[in-house]
Amino acid sequence: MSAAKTRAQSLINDNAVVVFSKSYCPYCDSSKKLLDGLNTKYTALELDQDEEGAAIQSALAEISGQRTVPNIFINKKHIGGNSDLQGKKDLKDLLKSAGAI
Ligand SMILES: N[C@@H](CCC(=O)N[C@@H](CS)C(=O)NCC(=O)O)C(=O)O
Repeated sequence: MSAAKTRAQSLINDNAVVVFSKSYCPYCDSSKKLLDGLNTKYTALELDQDEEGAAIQSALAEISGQRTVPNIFINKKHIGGNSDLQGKKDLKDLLKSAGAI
């Protein structure tokens, strides 16, 4: 496994909620706003500000089949992007069972 893939997988495994993000991405802002509004504890990695960001983005495509950001994981499960997060009817329950709220 590449170092970037190991790092991405560790973030997913070790955090209840992970948002792989880019600092200038409006969809990422929307997702983080939604999570902030629910007082969620989450980890965000801004791929455009990380020296391994491009490699991590490629690793995420391998792990999840998704290349775009935000790329969101809750309880190690791939949720998808912003539209998927916004559309989750059971989001609060999911966050509660992950211990993130
Ligand atoms: N439908 C997606 C849209 C996400 C999207 O288009 N993100 C852009 C950044 S704002 C992206 O990933 N572009 C390709 C890239 O940055 O490599 C969602 O809801 O998350």
